Amino acid sequence: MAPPLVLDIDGTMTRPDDSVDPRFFDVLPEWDAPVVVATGKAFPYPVALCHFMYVEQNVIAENGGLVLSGEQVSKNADGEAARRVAEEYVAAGYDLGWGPTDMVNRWRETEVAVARDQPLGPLAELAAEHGLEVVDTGFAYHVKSPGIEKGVGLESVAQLLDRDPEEFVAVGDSENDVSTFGVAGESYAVANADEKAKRAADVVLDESYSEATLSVLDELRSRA
Ligand SMILES: O=C(O)COP(=O)(O)O
Ligand SMILES: [Mg+2]
Repeated sequence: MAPPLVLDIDGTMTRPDDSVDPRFFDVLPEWDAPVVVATGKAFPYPVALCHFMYVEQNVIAENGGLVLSGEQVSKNADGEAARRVAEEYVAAGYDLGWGPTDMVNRWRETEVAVARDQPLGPLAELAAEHGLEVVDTGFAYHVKSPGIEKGVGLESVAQLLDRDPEEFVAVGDSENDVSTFGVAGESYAVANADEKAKRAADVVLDESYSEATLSVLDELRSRA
């Protein structure tokens, strides 16, 4: 039996140009165990990804702010404080950095994301004033509650799937995957991962991006 998987999206299922590697559309529907997609992206993105891959919708979105498994959705933060941080950041003359049609935050319920070309210092200061933290995924700054993490989300998805979190094999690329690596039984950081993810992973891969993740899946399959 293949082990259940928990896969990050950006930097892990994607190629260097940010596109999802189409090979997952063949590999994951055939996977012989649950697949959980765990991302910092807003809820509709991973739900749509599962939908179009035609795999069961086991989703951790917004870094654990929203969790979906089977018919059950849990919302683990209200996003109020994060939205206040965003308002104060903008009132201080800064910008969230996504242009007039902000699709990054449009459906975001429990946190706020800011583009990485915007100043981090004042954002981190405002977040701290509201008891929040800023996580840098390499794709965006996420203003979130410290207790909300992908790893906590994995514990609840595992429970709903009647699995032990330790059974999961995790692949990720950034500091928002550190908590997942702490909960899963086996963890891999792709070569393009940041230092925090590399330190937290059981194995740091030589390959990068989706190429690395697909190699892990090949190896797991040959083990099964
Ligand atoms: O939304 C982001 O900033 C990163 O998304 P990821 O967690 O799928 O890598
Ligand atoms: Mg990532």
